[in-house]
Amino acid sequence: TIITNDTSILEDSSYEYIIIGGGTTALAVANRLSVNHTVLVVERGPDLVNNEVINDPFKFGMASPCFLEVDLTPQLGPNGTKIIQFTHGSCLGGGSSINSMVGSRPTYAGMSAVEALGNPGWGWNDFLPFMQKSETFHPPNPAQHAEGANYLAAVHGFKGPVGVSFAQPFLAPTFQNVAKNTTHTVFNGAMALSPDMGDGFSGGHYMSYYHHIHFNESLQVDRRSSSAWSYLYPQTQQRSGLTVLTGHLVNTLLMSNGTDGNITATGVLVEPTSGGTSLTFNASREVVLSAGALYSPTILQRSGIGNATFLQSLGIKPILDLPGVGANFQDQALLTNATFPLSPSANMTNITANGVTLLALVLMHPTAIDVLGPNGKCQCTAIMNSMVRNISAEHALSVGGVVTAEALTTQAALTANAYEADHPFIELYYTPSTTILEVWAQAILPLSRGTVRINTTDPSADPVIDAQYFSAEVDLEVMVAAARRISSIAATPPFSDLLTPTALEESGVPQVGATDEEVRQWVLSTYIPGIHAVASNSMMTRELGGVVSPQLLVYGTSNLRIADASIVPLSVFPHTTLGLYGVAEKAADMILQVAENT
Ligand SMILES: Cc1cc2nc3c(=O)[nH]c(=O)nc-3n(C[C@H](O)[C@H](O)[C@H](O)COP(=O)(O)OP(=O)(O)OC[C@H]3O[C@@H](n4cnc5c(N)ncnc54)[C@H](O)[C@@H]3O)c2cc1C
Repeated sequence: TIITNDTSILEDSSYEYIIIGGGTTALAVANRLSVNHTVLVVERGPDLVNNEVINDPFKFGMASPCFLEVDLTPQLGPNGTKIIQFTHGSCLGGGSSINSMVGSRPTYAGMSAVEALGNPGWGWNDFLPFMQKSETFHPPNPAQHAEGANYLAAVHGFKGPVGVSFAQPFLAPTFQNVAKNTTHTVFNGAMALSPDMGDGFSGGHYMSYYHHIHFNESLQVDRRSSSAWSYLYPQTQQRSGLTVLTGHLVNTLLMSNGTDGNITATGVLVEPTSGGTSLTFNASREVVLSAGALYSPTILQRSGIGNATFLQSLGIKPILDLPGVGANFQDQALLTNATFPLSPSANMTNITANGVTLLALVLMHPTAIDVLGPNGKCQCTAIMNSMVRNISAEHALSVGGVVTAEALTTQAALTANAYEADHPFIELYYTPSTTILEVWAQAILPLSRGTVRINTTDPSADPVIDAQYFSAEVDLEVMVAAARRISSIAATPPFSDLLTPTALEESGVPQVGATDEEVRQWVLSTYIPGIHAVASNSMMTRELGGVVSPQLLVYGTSNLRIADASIVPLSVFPHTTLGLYGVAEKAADMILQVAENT
């Protein structure tokens, strides 16, 4: 494999495939295609192969040249609006090089909803083999198993490039038990210990979960299983047909009119990220757009693919009128500001494993009944109907980022169906640290829809991102319910026994008996982006505002595909990465099938 930021050493300007972006999904697609084909990957960021902040999983969250932030447009806040930042990864491996490595997969109910948006072949049973293909799962060792880590061999892969494991050593045994016993009490025993959170079955469970980490036998340490370390760097993954150009960004696509009436992508216009002369590279077979949910729509828009009226307002000649480009954007709001001081008498060593810890050790996936119902009982169908299913057309349009009211009402009905099939309603996770314990909460299936748009044709400019958190009222109510569960956890033994007596008051988290309005204000003042951006080029029917077909082809083109988080039409991947490797493997499989027949 050639990895370089120097175009002068490249012998070719023509490749069979060009992949835009060198991030999570991109490198997996590149790896599979380059076994028998020539492939060029163009990545805007650097190659940080030896950067220990990236490689050492225990350094996640620390600053590295891969870690970038962009201000969102003002979002709903406690007294109007507030400014919050969206983080993203820009280097080889993209988000997988800086993320928190929390492993979780979509559910059966979630993938049924994706399939019902006009995507045959994307249900759970069809999708599972691709997630398995990407993975080498490391079963828990006997000590981990004794602490509650478990797995079902039938749903895992054992030969793929991405190492997935429970952390070694399995951290904080005392804390594992505290989390499990507290969960049992707070949810009145309704939540079961899951045999495996990746088995596709829906919510109502909790478990110590796995990370995108693998244990490196020769170094005898945990390493981050980023996309780069899984699919690109290892000796076994070297490919003579693969060229990876870093430090260069794709400005626009090169296109021509195909004989079949569709647009043909013929290559890309590229420029050095630091500025300089533009170059063109040609693709004889396909162009694959994998610049992520924030940037893939911007490349389409600069190239004349998007809402024609909007493009004209920027002086861009529309090539394809696809109003869904940059619309339907979703992110899960996240509550992280629930940090509780540890009591000095708590056994720190057992809780924090000597201060070395990873984000979230026990993950809970309560269902709507678990969250909304006092004592685990509620009129959930009635609540779902009034909150989600009966969203009015007027309200749907006022929500903002959708192309038509029907696009949102259809997605709302599928969301309600999924909840009724016990899809997780929220995710809660316990995280220990040296002096505090944290409980985080995130919405999983938001109804709010935002937009990603360019406001200039300058390719180095950040996009204008409006996530529109809580523009659908139901999303705020879900987070209020989640915040109430955080308060209960902090007040319930054995979790509360580990805290200082005034921990809940000091934390600022609403008291157990707080009014709805008090909890709402706390949510609005403390929420941040969940950084699980999806759906800005949704895979769904063109009528609903879809951008790609189930084959991931951009509508109206014959060989321009998108493979990244932007195609996932609903936030059904509680954490995106493991599902995105499945998307990458499926995309590569579909592309190679076409190549075999031509
Ligand atoms: C801080 C953080 C924590 C997270 N934690 C978790 C977690 O714990 N678990 C989990 O599953 N997920 C997590 N995620 C989410 C997950 O990492 C992302 O959803 C995922 O990496 C997105 O993959 P992608 O392939 O769509 O895009 P990316 O991995 O973002 O790749 C896109 C690439 O395209 C490049 N690019 C952009 N524009 C251009 C251009 N014009 N030309 C060339 N290249 C371009 C970018 O530099 C980037 O490298 C987290 C994300 C972040 C940022």
